[in-house]
Amino acid sequence: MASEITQLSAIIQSSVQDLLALSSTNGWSLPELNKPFDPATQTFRADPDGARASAKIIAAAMQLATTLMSPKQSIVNTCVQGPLKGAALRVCLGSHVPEILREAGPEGLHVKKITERTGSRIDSAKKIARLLRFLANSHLFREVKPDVFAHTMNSSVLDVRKPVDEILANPSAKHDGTPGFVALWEYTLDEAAKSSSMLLENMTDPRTAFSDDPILSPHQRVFNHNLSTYDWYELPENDYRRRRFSTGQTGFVALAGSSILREYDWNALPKGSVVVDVGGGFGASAKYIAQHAPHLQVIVQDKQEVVAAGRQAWKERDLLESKRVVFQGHDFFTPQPDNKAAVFVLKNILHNWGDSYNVCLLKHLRAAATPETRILIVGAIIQHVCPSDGSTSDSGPLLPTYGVLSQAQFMLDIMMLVNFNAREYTQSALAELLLQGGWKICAVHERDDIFVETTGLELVVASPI
Ligand SMILES: C[S@@+](CC[C@H](N)C(=O)[O-])C[C@H]1O[C@@H](n2cnc3c(N)ncnc32)[C@H](O)[C@@H]1O
Repeated sequence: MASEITQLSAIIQSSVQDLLALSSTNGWSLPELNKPFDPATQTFRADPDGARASAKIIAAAMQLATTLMSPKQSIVNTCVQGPLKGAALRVCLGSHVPEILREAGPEGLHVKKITERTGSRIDSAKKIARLLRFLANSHLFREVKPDVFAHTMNSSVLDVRKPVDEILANPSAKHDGTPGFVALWEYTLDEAAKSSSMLLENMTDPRTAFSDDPILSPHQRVFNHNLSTYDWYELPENDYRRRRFSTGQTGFVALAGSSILREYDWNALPKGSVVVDVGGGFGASAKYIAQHAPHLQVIVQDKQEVVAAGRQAWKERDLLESKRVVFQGHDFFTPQPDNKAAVFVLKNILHNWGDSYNVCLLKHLRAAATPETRILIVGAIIQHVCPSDGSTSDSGPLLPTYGVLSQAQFMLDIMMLVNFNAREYTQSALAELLLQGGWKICAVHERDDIFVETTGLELVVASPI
């Protein structure tokens, strides 16, 4: 039996050859770390074979490096340095270094000039140099000459792509109208990082340890308030954070997409059947369903203020006029209106609430259901980091989750814990929750390909018990 190091190195070698052969056949150009991000170098990710080969290289190379590092190096690299590195990046984002370096071009900029351009928010070029050097050692920015920094492929993606002067003139609007990824990362480095620093205290204080009350999460402890996180955003002093969170959510919804809804057989529903998108936000799923199944009526339920804004922003006015799409104000912790729903959609809802809240919501849906009603739960399903049936893995020496490739789901789960006292569910935990609410799982549609880079949503269908 070959050693683990030999097996990992064989996976890397054969997958590199596969990737190079595919790129030469298909004419792909591959990424270069020291150049700004170029979407043309990412074509291989959209091809299932290219994505699979690169995923195997990444998982095996990370595992090989982890095997060969000393345990101390590995612990520092994977975890211990995280808060400090996150803090370094947060300063760079908060002082617009990615945008300043884009305007400076490939030659880069001396830290003194970077500091001048930050609008004097950062008082010391020497401090900025130390932060950038820390990040450059992980290929996030590069030091082209002593104290002169430029972008790498990865750091260039941190740029919101607005002129620096525009950002400095109206910093609160920095993320407005952007795709939302930078907003999401900055939110994580700020609110989630600060909240996570108090997780141990929250989990050991008897006042909070056994509660799933959303106003007893680490977020309230750290930011010293007793409001739900959503209500806290409405305070005038949180204007920037509210706008950033809202843009970040748009980015998350775009990343997670509605396409998994195609797995459900909408055409099997009789004409005129009603689909209720519970907590449907601005109607992204409703739009998908209305366009793919014109014989159905879709009701988007959310809080009054959200549906009012969603109705106003909705572009396909004919769908509203014909009532094929209806916005309905409704609090999902109260009894359901009599909509005679054939299907309830719960997309990215259960992960915002603790179990007792979700059971309450599910019971209200159960009370309004007929025996034929189904719930579609769309969200991340957390994998166990071992083969699902407890047998040996068919991924060889690699983790069945492919390690770093599936990291986002675990991060999201802990983010829900620290910010909302909530969770992402494993399939068995979800089955248990549904049972308490009067439902059982009748089908699970996993996302097509774990190698394709998305946050990864699954579709679970539940029927009444
Ligand atoms: C994470 S978003 C998901 C939105 C949408 N389902 C999607 O996937 O794009 C959660 C939604 O739940 C809504 N929400 C929160 N509390 C609610 C309540 N008590 N009743 C109805 N909707 C609520 C929020 O306004 C928000 O639109």
